[in-house]
Amino acid sequence: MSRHNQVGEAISTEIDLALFGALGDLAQRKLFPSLFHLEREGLLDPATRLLGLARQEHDRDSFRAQVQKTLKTRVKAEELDREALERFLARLDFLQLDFTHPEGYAAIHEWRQGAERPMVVYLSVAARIYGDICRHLESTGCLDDESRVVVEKPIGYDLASSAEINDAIGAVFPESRIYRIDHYLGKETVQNLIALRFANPLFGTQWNQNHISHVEITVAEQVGIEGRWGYFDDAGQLRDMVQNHLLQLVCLIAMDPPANLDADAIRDEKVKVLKALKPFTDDMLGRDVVRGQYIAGTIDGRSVPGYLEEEGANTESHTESFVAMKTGVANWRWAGVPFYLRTGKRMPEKLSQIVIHFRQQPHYIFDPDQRDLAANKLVIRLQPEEGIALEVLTKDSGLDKGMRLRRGPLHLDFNSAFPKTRIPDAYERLLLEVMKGQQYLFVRRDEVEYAWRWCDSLNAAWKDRDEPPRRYPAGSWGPVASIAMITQDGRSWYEDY
Ligand SMILES: NC(=O)C1=CN([C@@H]2O[C@H](COP(=O)(O)OP(=O)(O)OC[C@H]3O[C@@H](n4cnc5c(N)ncnc54)[C@H](OP(=O)(O)O)[C@@H]3O)[C@@H](O)[C@H]2O)C=CC1
Ligand SMILES: O=C1O[C@H](COP(=O)(O)O)[C@@H](O)[C@H](O)[C@H]1O
Repeated sequence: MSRHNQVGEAISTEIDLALFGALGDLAQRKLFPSLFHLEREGLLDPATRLLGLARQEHDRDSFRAQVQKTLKTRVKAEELDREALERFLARLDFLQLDFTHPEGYAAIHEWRQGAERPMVVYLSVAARIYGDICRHLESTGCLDDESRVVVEKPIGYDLASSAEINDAIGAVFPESRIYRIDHYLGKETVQNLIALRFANPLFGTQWNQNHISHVEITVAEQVGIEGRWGYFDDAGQLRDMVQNHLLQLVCLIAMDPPANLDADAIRDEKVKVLKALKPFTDDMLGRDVVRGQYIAGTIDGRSVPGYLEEEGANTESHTESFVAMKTGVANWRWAGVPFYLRTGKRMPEKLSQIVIHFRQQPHYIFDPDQRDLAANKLVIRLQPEEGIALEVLTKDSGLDKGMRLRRGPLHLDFNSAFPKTRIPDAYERLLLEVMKGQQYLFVRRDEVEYAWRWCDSLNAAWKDRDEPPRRYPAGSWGPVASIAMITQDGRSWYEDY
């Protein structure tokens, strides 16, 4: 079966998918439901096969039963189409394996016997064992010149550890067959950033420091640690969210137009942004960066524990669950334009949005009291309700209003504008792109490494200071210092939509 690439050319999607970590959290919560949706939408090639690998004991039937159970809880009942489910389960096979030992990999080789389609190896396991798995696959002859590997974030803990992991993967797979996931790149509205910026001349001409005063990115999560204390407490919100998702958003906002939609054309431009990010120094800490950790509070009327009371918690931990910062991209396009970023767990709502604040008119002729109102804002809502709103100023209606201004949105709500289209989960799109062998939504090694270099500068400055994070109650928008950080510049976090 063939599909199309991003410029409409036909492309085959027939693969064998070997999913390492098939019984883990990500595989069960995201990957199998996404693969099922691809099945339901007729996007899985009829010949494609799926092999689950895990160390728990299962045979093919009990694994299929486990996946069916997962789908029942993760897919809406009306979408769990019976025929699609049967087709999907029939594709599944299972192998019990300890990934870190080469014994047992011969069974993968056997599974592949005679198959002519490419094998895609998805590593849904901790990054520290990526190298072992790649080596064992190679030494047991499971790979060929078409095999691809998909790896999850975070790759490493800092630049040095990420280089080690990337070296280990790169010793087996060439960069052109490594697919590094950042699931934000698969989100519909994140993709729309590329369309919005590069298909609309209106924005193309305004997208620089002459017309934009500042940029705001908020990625607020309502969830806490969700049983992932062991992982999260080593990482913290900077490594978990900023190093990857928020920096990818910064790249898509700040990059220059790529020459075309090829993976490397896009990634070359993103790397230029990452290289131009202002590094952090000690004197910026108190002023431009705020770290926070949640204490017990209330979300949607429900009491929730503090970070240090979560399951498995270490009561001494100074790990941040919130971070806000002011940074910038030091180049001609963005000179003098602050980028304010904030992200945290246990905030009042799940909300990811980018706000582009345009500059005011050079000469203002309306009511002096309304001067602060008089600037356009472009609000790009990534989740939960995907949409784009452009705030414009019009005359307030009524005979007695004179030339008073009124602010209102030109609003594109994706769900109501395109009501018949289901907005797919990010993983559906990313899995489909891997099947097609298209890399433009995946992160190249140098992107990961420049992002780490920048985060490492901040972590080093934090380490020197050795200050505990500021507390914020669960259900609030973070420490008050994060509000002060932006108000000291005469601005505020955007709240309307
Ligand atoms: N979960 C999430 O929401 C997200 C996860 N990620 C990334 O995805 C990857 C997977 O994460 P997640 O699913 O949460 O992790 P889990 O620990 O839930 O899943 C990993 C699975 O791999 C198995 N495994 C680990 N080591 C071995 C081994 N030596 N041999 C055989 N099986 C092994 C584990 O088995 P066992 O249970 O027996 O230990 C487990 O089932 C990680 O890289 C993570 O950083 C990225 C973004 C979000
Ligand atoms: O990668 C991760 O992302 C999730 C947030 O993803 P979203 O799609 O729900 O916005 C985050 O909760 C998790 O800690 C992190 O590892």
